[in-house]
Amino acid sequence: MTSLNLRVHRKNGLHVRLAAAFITTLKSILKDNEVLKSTYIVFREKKVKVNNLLSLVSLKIGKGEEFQLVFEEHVPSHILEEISAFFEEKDQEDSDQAEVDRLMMENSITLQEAIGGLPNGIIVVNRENVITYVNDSAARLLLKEPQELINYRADEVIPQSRLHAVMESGIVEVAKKQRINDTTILTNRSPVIFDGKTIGAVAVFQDISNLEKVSEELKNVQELQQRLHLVLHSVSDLIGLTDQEGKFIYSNEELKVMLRKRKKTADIQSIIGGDTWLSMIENPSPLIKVLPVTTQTKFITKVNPIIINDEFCGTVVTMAPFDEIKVLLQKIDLMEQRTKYLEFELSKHQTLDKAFQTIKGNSKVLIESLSIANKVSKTRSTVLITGESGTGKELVARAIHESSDRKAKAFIRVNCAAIPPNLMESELFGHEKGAFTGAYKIHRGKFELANKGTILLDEIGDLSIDLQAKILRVLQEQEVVRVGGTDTILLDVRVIAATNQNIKMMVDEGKFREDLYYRLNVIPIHLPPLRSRAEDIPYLADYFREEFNWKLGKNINSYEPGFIDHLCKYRWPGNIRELQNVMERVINLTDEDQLTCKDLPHHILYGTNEKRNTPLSTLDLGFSSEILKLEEYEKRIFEHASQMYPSYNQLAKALGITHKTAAVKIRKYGLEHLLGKKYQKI
Ligand SMILES: Nc1ncnc2c1ncn2[C@@H]1O[C@H](COP(=O)(O)OP(=O)(O)OP(=O)(O)O)[C@@H](O)[C@H]1O
Repeated sequence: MTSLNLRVHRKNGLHVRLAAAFITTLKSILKDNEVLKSTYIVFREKKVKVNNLLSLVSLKIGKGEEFQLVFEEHVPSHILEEISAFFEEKDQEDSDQAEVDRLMMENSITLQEAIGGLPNGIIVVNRENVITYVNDSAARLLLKEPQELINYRADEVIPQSRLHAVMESGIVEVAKKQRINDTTILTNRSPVIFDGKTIGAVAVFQDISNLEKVSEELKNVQELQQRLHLVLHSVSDLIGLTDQEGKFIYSNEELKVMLRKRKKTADIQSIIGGDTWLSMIENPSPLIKVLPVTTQTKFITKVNPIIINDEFCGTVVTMAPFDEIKVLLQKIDLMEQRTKYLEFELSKHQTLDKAFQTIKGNSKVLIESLSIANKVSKTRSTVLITGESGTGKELVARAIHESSDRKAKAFIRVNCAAIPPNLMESELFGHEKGAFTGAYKIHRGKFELANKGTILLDEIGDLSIDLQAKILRVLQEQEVVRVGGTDTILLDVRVIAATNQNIKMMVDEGKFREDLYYRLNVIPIHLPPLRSRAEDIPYLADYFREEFNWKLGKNINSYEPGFIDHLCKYRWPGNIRELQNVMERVINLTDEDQLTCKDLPHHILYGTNEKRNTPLSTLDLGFSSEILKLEEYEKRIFEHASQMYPSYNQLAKALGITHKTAAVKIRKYGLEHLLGKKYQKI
């Protein structure tokens, strides 16, 4: 690198003509164009290439000021001397020449300053497509310093530069849009023609990002307006805007229709009343009122004052038909109730074991019983489950077994009312081969089968006193001897007894052994009748609706208003079993997707009195033909009656016989399968 300190002695400093002469002189002294290209002038920390006339002039080097000429390569001393000599020359111009130079300089500087300060970017290239001039705006847009652009080829430093193409074609390009460094610019390009020849090209560009933003915002506002318009026209609410006098200056279609109906002045005062309007102006605060806006309809009317710069400018009015809101509120109310219910159900399931989730209902009484059952399932204590027929005693017994550590072993249910007394002992305890006539092989009793598991002694109140004593012994000894055998079989059985009878009363009446009662009643669990927990009815109905939808391939998803009310008012003597049967029947009967009241049995629709007065469906005893044996008539009566009642208890009550006799007769005639079959039709 070589450098040379120089000083200008001319009156107008390094003016245009001197700069041009200097470049020409340098070219002839250096002879090598490449050396010229890498030669700079450094003045007041600015560095420009020496072969760019405009750049040199723009340095504004004044008379007597020193600058540095820097060569990137080594330059011999005789050349340096020649260059120094160029500037040694004193001012020999005449005063006219000096004035011309001054004017040229002034002109050139003015032009440069004017172009340099323009907000539009300007780039000039010579015929080699090398940038000879770039103003500050152009450099800013290209995110570069001017010296990073000047003397470089435009197509190398400017993305998408088309100045070379413009020079080639000679065609002016106007308002071409392009994106440079995240700004949108519009560019005009034109060739510079001198003496009929293209000597360069100029590009003028303008940043239109702000303009674009504004037009984008305008578009958004227009879209928003359209959407708002759509919303206001598609809502069923009545929406309007009033001025400060209360006159509607905007109303959506719905409001227009209503205002036409009123046939009064279209202002808000006439709707909310003059006094209310005045007090709103005086003390602007929102107003909500249910108002008889037309003769037929009341509307929930909301009037919100519009305050701009502390000044009351008008109101926003919305109105919604009161009846519709009322229906909605009722629905919300129902939903709230349902949510509460589901929350409760959830909390129940969070506290109860999974096995108890098959037992539906969330009434406090039921949950209390289930909580006891859940706790007791973890022990081996004997449980006595009491409750009317159909309240879920067997279901609970199974849940106790399922949530106990015996769940992998057998759960054996014995219906003490259904097994003939003479077979009961061998059924429970088993028998050895040859123990009695017909005992051809060893038979394992229910206790043995339930070993390590659970035995449910259902309808325990139907056990004979004799068997009660034997069961007591098994419970106490924890062992069993088969009928006709001598060996004792050790047992590990969890005993659950269930009954719909009042065992305590039976004890008092001497029909049930007191010691067995106390042995069984270690943990009593009472299942409340459905009528005492009517809040469970809607949920159980829903549960069975879904169950039978699935089983019967239906898709019933709602109830006619009043349907659930009828269910809730009914007394449900057959409890959940009866509700289950009723739901099965109505789901079977309906072909629609809604359960209707007309499908409900007569006695549920019209109450229990109706039920009593309704004759049982016709019973043909066949008196018109030959007379039959008394037993045949009895069988027909039981055949008929057993279908009408879901439990022995109710059947017995209806026929005026004991529970036991009813059970015996049903067994005798083999009618167990008919029990409660047409129960709903009573
Ligand atoms: N809480 C409940 N949730 C769902 N289903 C239930 C509920 N309670 C009872 N059920 C159903 O009702 C029917 C009768 O129940 P279960 O046999 O357990 O009653 P029970 O009290 O043992 O009757 P019974 O004394 O006549 O033998 C069954 O189909 C059972 O699944």
